[in-house]
Amino acid sequence: MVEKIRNNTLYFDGCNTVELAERFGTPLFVYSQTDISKRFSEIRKCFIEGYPKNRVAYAAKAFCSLAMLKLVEKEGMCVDVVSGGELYTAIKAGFPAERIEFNGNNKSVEEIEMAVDYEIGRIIIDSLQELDLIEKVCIEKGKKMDVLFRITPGVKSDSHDYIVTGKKDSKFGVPLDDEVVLPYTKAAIDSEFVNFLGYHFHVGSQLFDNGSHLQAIDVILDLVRKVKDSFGYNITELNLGGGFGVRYRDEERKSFSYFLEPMMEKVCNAFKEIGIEIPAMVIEPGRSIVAEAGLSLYTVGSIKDIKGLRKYVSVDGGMTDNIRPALYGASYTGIIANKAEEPRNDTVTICGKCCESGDILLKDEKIANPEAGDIFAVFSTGAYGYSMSSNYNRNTIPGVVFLKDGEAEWAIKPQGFEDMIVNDMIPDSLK
Ligand SMILES: Cc1ncc(COP(=O)(O)O)c(C=O)c1O
Ligand SMILES: N[C@@H](CCCC[NH3+])C(=O)O
Repeated sequence: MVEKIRNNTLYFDGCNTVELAERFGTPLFVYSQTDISKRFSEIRKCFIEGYPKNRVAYAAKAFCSLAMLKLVEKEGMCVDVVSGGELYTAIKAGFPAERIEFNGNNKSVEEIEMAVDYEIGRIIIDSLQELDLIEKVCIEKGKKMDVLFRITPGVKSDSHDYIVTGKKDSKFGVPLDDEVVLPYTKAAIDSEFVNFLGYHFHVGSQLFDNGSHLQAIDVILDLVRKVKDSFGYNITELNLGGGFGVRYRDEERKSFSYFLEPMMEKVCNAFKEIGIEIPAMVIEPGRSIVAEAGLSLYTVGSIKDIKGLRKYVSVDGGMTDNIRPALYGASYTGIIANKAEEPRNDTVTICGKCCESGDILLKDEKIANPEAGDIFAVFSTGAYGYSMSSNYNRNTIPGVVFLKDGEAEWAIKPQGFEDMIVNDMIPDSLK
């Protein structure tokens, strides 16, 4: 645990969070580098040590910035990007291009050109048109690209409907019907312009049961056998996506090994039985790397006690920096950072400052007696918080500070009003 309570104050990665709020301002995201590195070490132990061909491609969508991707790079990991913007950030962070892998269900020609120009490591093809597009770009540029196909394994996962991706009715992946996936695979195997390595799946996010991953492995292994039998072709790489659940409130987080060890065992056994070399295995964890490493700090403002109904405690951020409660009904927990040891006997609803009744961060949370000026900390906001933030109501996007063993430094400066309007134009017709 990187959070500690000392002298009635919340500390995070050795830093006094109340001092952080004073020094850097609120709202503010702070990230523990120690926690992020610890997650990578956990994965390294059960997935890389003993399997030197395996790779971890951090899913940048969970939180993407120069500092974050620099840290991922220094940890020796790969990165999974899903847009030209994430790819650009990775390159600017100094990521070696061969360690960048490109996912996404509707990559534009420009994005594919960018990937080919930079000579990134892999493109994970998501649709039937994409192979043609990549081939065209490779022909034009005289290059060859390593590719995998993302398949839709047709398995159900137990998570919010918006973040389940492996079921057949999904915008992601190539459908598994033999008459679709096999000719498509053959086209890639025969292509002079791509080097077909294997398959990818991603069953969903925030999962606590390894069942859907294991079912998807069975599906993909079936495909590996069919490809061997039909075309005499040996698959050399499988990508198992991400999806490993984290603790927001009181969920019991499962270890990486709970998910990864049985998957490795299944794959190793099957490849031995098929008679081909164990493939390189890749995972794409996002949330499980950064969620618990992130903390949001807010300043308490107006407090409205509606007698017999509810006490609303407003903070200086909200759905613009954390859309997850409004979008998925996601539940978080938090404390008053400057009253960390005081009894939590007030039940309040922490709301944001947007003109939206649904702008609620925490509902009916027990906290210490709140007063204007208190610093409220929300835990586990490191994934899909900053990365999904918006300028709704023209609120500016908060800054991000990286922490390590008591030291704190800017990782992203807060957006200012001028940054926000920098691309606004007044058309001549209005002058
Ligand atoms: C293809 C792919 N890989 C990886 C991830 C990361 O998932 P998570 O953040 O749940 O680990 C996602 C998002 O769900 C995804 O769509
Ligand atoms: N944004 C989602 C996860 C998206 C998963 C991407 N495939 C969340 O906050 O939970």
